This record gives sequence, C-alpha cells and structure tokens, in this order.
Amino acid sequence: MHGFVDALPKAELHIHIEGSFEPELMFGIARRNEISLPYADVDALRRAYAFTRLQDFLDLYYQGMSVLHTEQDFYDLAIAYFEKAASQNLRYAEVFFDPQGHTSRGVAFSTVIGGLTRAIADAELRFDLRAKLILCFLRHLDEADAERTLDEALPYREKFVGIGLDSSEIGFPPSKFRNVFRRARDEGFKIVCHAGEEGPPEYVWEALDILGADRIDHGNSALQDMDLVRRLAADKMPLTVCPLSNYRLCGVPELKVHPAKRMLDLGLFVTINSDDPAYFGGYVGDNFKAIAEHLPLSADELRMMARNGFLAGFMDDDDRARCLALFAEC
Ligand SMILES: Nc1ncnc2[nH]cnc12
Ligand SMILES: [Zn+2]
Repeated sequence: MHGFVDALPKAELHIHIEGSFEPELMFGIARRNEISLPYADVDALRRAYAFTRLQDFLDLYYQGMSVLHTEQDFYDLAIAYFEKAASQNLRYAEVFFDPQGHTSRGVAFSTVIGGLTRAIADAELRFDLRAKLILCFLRHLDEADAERTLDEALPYREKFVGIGLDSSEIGFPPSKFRNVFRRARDEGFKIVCHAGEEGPPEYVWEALDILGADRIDHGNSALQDMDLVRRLAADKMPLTVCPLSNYRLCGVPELKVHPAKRMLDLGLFVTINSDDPAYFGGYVGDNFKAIAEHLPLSADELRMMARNGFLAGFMDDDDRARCLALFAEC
C-alpha cells in the first residue's frame, strides 16, 4: 500500500506555511536573527509538541513564527516545505499564510508575501510543483483587524487566490466576520473557512450560509448533524480533512476511528491534507499513509481522495486537466 500511496500524484489545499516550520530551520533562522527560543535545543522543542487541544498547539505555533523577520526567512520556510512535500509527490498546493501573525510584530506585509511568492516561483522550476496562496484572517482578533489586513493586501491581489479564516475556533464563529468576507467575495476571492475542527456544526452552517465558503477546512463536527451532511453532499462541498492533525490535537483518540472513511461512505467530498506538518508529524503523503494503514480504505477510495484534491483546487480548467492526466498511470 505504501508504494501505491507514494505513486499517487497529490494536491494539498490545507497547509499553513507557518505550520511547516521544522525545529531545525526554526533554530537556524532564530540564530541568524539573533533571537533566542525558550528551549535548549531542537529535541527539547519537539518534546513540547504534546497537545491536548487546538489552543496548546496555537500557542507554540505563534511562538515559532515569531522568529521570522526577513524576506529570506519566509523564502527559506516555504522552499523547505515545497522540497519536502514534493518528495512525497505533491504536485499542487494552496498554501495558507497568516499575515496578522507577522504584521502585528512589525513585519511588513510586502516582506511576507515577497518571500513566499519567490519560493513559489522557484518550486515550480525546481520541483515541478505549482502553488498558490490563500490569505487567512485570525479569528481570535476582531473584524476591524481583518478589514485592515484586507486593505493592506489588496495592492498584492494578484498574488493570492483566496481568503480563509483560522486560529482558535470555539467562541469565534464565522458570523463574526460576515462583513469582511462579503467584501472579499465582492473583490473576487475564493472563500475558505476552518469550521467544525473543534467547534459545533453551527459554525459549518455559518461558513456556508454567511461567509459563502467554497470549501470547508476540516468539517469533522458536521457528522453530528445529518441535515448538514445532506447539504454538504448535495453541494459537493469539498472538505479539507487533516487526519494527523485531528489525531495530534485529540479530535480523535485513535486513527482507526478517524471519520475520513465515514465521510466517504456518507457521500462527502473528502480531500486529505497535512495542516501543520512540522507540528503534527507528517506531510501530505504521511497523512495518506496513516489513513491507508488504520482505516478500511480501498485503493479506489485513496485514489479518489487524491483526485479530489485537484478537483477542488482553485485552478483553471487547463491546469486541472493537466493535473488529472497524471492519474492515467496509477
Ligand atoms: N489546525 C488549525 N486550526 C486553526 N487554525 C490554525 N492555524 C494553523 N493551524 C490551525
Ligand atoms: Zn488548518
């Protein structure tokens, strides 16, 4: 099964670039910027990656990203992700970034987007991997902050395809951001939203009906509401499911009870993604292998989920046809 998974061409639509920050690179960049991290070494930092819920992880995620300052730092972060993911046959990625996590520390928006877009251009040449950016608002901040971030981003509008919503979920419903997402939609951006990772099915309804989401990031709690399941299935709404993330954040006690198989059986449109691979112990291929090992999935189901990643990507029809042709051989 591992050889089959290795050979599958993969797309991932749910990867936070700041969550791909491996401890070795983090220490290297911290040293370069003369910043000290509150851990003795890489092993001590990795030992801290024992999470019981989303917020435990987010606390370390924001601490880790705080060593990123220069355009080169963002380039190094992104090119390392592309190189690693390409080694697992990643061919297409839509990459989230959290500008407020950087601009709030005095790093210019142009520095962040400059480094990321330079890495995307190099990844295409070096790894035959195409990537696009999705700008995410932090939902623990207020809507006015998201509005200011959108204003700041609009001069760079050609450099990203969508707008998303991430960070702490419970207590921060999508409806809190209805105005800024209406503006983002009117500006022509695709909309994605983390919903149902830890939060209730109502947040998934809000992402659909109030934000107008084109995809739902996670969506696990939708399984608690059969009307919502029927709606998601009828709309062929893509769910960007993240098995190792759910396991490491204790959303599921064991991978063998991960809902990916149940979602497929209910007719949902499932894609497989890594979320924050440096923190959750695996890149996109590792996520496919984890579910292939622990769930009763057929080769056809694994292939379908890999194809779904390309079907749900925000790319034009020619690019999609080129990507889907990769499946002719597997
Ligand atoms: N899994 C996740 N959920 C919400 N916000 C995030 N930001 C980075 N990873 C996240
Ligand atoms: Zn995420």
